[in-house]
Amino acid sequence: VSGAKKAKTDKDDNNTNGLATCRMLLAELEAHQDAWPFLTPVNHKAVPGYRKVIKKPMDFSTIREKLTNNQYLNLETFIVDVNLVFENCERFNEDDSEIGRAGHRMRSFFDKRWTELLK
Ligand SMILES: CO[C@H](O)CCc1ccc(O)cc1
Repeated sequence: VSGAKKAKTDKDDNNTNGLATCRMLLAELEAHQDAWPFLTPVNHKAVPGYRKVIKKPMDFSTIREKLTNNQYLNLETFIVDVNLVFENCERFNEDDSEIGRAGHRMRSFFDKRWTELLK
C-alpha cells in the first residue's frame, strides 16, 4: 500500500547513525597490541587513589557492553566514551610511563582511524 510506513531497522540505514562504524572501530581498538591497559575496568580497589581521581571510569569492555545494549545513539556518543578512556589515562599516568605511552599510541591510532572512516 503506497504511503504505508515501513518499519525502520538499522539494516535500512546506509549506516547513517554510524553503528556499523562503531563496531568496526571498537574491534580494532580491542585488537591493538597497546590495548592491554584499557581492555577491562581499572580495579579501583587495587589502585590507590583511582576512584577519587577518576570521576568517570571507562574501558573497552564497558564500551562493548554499551554498544551491545544499544546505548550509543550515534558515532559521536561512542567517540565521547572512547576519548574518556584516553583522558582518564592521561590524568592518572605519567606521559613517560608504560601505560601513559600506550594511551598516547592508542589515542593517535583511534583519531587516525575514525577520521579516515568518516571521510
Ligand atoms: C588504564 O590504566 C589505569 O590508568 C590504571 C593505571 C595503573 C594501575 C596500577 C598501577 O600500579 C599504576 C597505574
